[in-house]
Amino acid sequence: MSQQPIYIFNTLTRTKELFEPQTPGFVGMYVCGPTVYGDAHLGHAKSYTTFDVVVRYLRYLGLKVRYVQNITDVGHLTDDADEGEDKLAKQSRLERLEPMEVAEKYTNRYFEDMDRLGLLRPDITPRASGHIPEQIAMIETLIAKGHAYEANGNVYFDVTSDPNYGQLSGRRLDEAESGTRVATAGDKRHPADFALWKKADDSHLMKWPSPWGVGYPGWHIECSAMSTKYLGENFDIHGGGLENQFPHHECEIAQSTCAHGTEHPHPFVRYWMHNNMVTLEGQKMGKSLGNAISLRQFYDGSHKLLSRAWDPQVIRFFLLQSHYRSTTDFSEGALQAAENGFANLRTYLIDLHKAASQTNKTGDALPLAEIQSETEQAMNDDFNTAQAVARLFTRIKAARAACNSGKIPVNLDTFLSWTTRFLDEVLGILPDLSEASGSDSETVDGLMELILQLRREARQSKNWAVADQIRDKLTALGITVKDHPTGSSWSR
Ligand SMILES: Nc1ncnc2c1ncn2[C@@H]1O[C@H](COP(=O)(O)OP(=O)(O)OP(=O)(O)O)[C@@H](O)[C@H]1O
Ligand SMILES: [Zn+2]
Repeated sequence: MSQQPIYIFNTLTRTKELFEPQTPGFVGMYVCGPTVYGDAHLGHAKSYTTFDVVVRYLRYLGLKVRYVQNITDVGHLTDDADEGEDKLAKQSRLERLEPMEVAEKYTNRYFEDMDRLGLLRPDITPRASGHIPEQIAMIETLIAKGHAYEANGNVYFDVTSDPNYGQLSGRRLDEAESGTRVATAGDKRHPADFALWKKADDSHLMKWPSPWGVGYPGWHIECSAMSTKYLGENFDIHGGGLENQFPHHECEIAQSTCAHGTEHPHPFVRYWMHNNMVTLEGQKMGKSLGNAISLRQFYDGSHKLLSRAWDPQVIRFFLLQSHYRSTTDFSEGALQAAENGFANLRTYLIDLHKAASQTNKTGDALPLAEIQSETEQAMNDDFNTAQAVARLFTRIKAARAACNSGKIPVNLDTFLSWTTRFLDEVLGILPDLSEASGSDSETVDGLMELILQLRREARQSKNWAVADQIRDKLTALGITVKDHPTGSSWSR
């Protein structure tokens, strides 16, 4: 286990900073979850795989991590400037479902897709719609402290009341003022003011009573309210995609610091981490941009840009081969290269396992401490998975070359046990090493079908002795045969 310092690139300061958890030994981490109105795509996979590896690595180092990732099921509008329709409401119209049905459907599908990608489930998955009272309470605090105002049933955050507004994105208010993109909409006092609560008209499906009338929360307030509820007013790491830096995270900081006060040593979040984008021909991949390839389409090869299905583990391997702060431009060629690399990794590991079962291990010892340290160093340097994977790969390849030349390292067993643990526990890319397990089980299934068929025929011709003999022999082999009115089944 590494005793070395970890450095995290903090978007807030644009530098790599020494990671010091607020409470030694414990880490609170919040990551913006998906807006559940469609299937997760490769861009989401990059974002959530990035933070999955962060959690896994910190746990590997012995830290206790509480990982909170929300589900946005209300309030995310099709337009960032507080205009447009709610993304979920729009989808519910298209699919003729209740908005909550849409949310449930895509939440379930999201987890299924991420499970296949080997992502650990968050410790808490709060839904925005399940935390309306917390959001209302926070808005009330902001109004009481003079940071928000009500106008015609809407509540807006007053950006001019926060001298630090713009600290994350580097945007200045005078720029927003002169910008033409966001005209001051109706009730807003300043074009950069953003909605905390929106008034709902009669046709609106998701709405709640509030001190300002019936309405629904703005998108940003959910993350401030839910992160505070589960991680406290100050916590260690907040993650999300780069495009969330503005407006979403800028607004989160404004809401949380203004509601809770800025006098804390580390207001709100200590380290802001942002993953870069998955692009397709240089363009951000996005549901709303219409160029998304969903994970499901990768898994079954059904998208027109794909020539075939792709193994989820290969996708994960592909994503981890670039640093999370680099863009990942998707092409099938790049995925093919990752598949080849992953297949090589598997072959090397299978060979190493075979070599490990031999008794004549007389080759030079592998420098395990050095190998561990260089791999951990890569991870300590802002979670550089690309380098960690490359270093491990080189070491595994070299160990295999030593074995092939008849010099099986004396410490091959400990080397294998650590590398497989790291690949599995931290990177989540340990290939399936059961060499012929797939075909073996297919053969057993085929043989059992044949045996049960022969037994059926024996029973049909009332040859009970043979039928019983077959069953008893199978029982002796640990296979139980059960007879039903419609046939027989087996288990072991
Ligand atoms: N192409 C991408 N590459 C990397 N991360 C992405 C990409 N697209 C979205 N993300 C990240 O995934 C997370 C969830 O995104 P969310 O579901 O809110 O996206 P969305 O805006 O609804 O959909 P989209 O961006 O696909 O139109 C966010 O942190 C977001 O930054
Ligand atoms: Zn968020």
